[in-house]
Amino acid sequence: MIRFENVTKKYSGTKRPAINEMNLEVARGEFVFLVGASGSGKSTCLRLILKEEKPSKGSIFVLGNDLGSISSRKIPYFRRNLGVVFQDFRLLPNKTVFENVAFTLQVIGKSRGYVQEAVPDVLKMVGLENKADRLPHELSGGEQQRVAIARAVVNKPQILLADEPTGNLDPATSAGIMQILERINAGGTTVLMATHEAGIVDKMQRRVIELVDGIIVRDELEGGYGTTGIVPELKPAVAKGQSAKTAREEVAEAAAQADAETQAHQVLIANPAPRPEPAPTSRRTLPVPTGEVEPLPTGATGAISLPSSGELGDVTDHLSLAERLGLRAADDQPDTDDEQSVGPVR
Ligand SMILES: Nc1ncnc2c1ncn2[C@@H]1O[C@H](COP(=O)(O)OP(=O)(O)OP(=O)(O)O)[C@@H](O)[C@H]1O
Repeated sequence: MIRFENVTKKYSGTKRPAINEMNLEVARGEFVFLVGASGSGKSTCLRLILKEEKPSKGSIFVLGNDLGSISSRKIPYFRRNLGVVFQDFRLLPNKTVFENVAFTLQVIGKSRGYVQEAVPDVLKMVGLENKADRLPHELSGGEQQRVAIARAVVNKPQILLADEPTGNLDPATSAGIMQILERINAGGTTVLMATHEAGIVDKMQRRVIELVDGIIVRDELEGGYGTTGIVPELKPAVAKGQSAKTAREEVAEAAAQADAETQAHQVLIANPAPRPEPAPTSRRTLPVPTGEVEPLPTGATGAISLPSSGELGDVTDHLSLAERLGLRAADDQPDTDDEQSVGPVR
């Protein structure tokens, strides 16, 4: 469903790559946490999947499409199969909850009848059926994020990308958001979530991919937040306690060997016995199911896809809102007007 083949991404003007020779495969229906220190490349990874960034080297395949050969005009159609949720919600401030969610469907030309049916359904799924008429500023942070999730999944995307979706929320609210994401995943949507929240990752025990400087240092099918990036394991694929024990034994063995050699040659050793070379940091490549990737259906529709942080109101100022949301190519004819009322029947 998602495949990275030797992908390197180096931003211009930077010394080291943000993503370095990455190989990755995510199968349909997986729930994957991307973890790692700030700057380790998590967001870059998500932006590459969205084709918001191009790799400097290597190939990326998403839903059967080689992203290197998708034309600019097709990108909005490609993105309709991907839902995106961000830490800062990115709701339209002057639109109600209903209208924020309906907007996704509206710009891809869904009928009013479809909108009237689909939006209440998804608002119910995120527990906001009673707040359809509220404006974003009348909601709590957790509620705003639920609207953002509803907007991202209202069109049933095959993949949901979430970039620190609980980063601005308290633990109890975050737990509610995670329940919603789990439910969405249980419905068949593949979820990739970048996060710093150790508690959430530890609790959910899903696949965890840990990045250090753009390199995958750990890929566990049912993992916790972990610390391999901070404290390298001495032996790969060995339990930590066992690694430490093995290392101690190796040190003792090396010391004994050095002593023996010293005695044999009757040479005074000025320095202590050398420590064994530490093994490289654990890196495990998983036998990921090779589920068939499905080509993008013609005229496929899907959830909203927003530009990366800072882009709104920046270089894309000249584009309409729908274009900025990645829902329509710049030269497409509009399906509907941005401001058309799509609110609930009152
Ligand atoms: N647009 C950009 N131009 C130049 N360098 C960038 C750009 N975006 C990211 N980087 C650099 O790429 C590296 C990876 O950044 P990225 O945002 O992917 O990390 P991250 O793991 O998501 O970090 P965080 O947890 O803080 O969000 C960092 O060194 C960052 O400074």
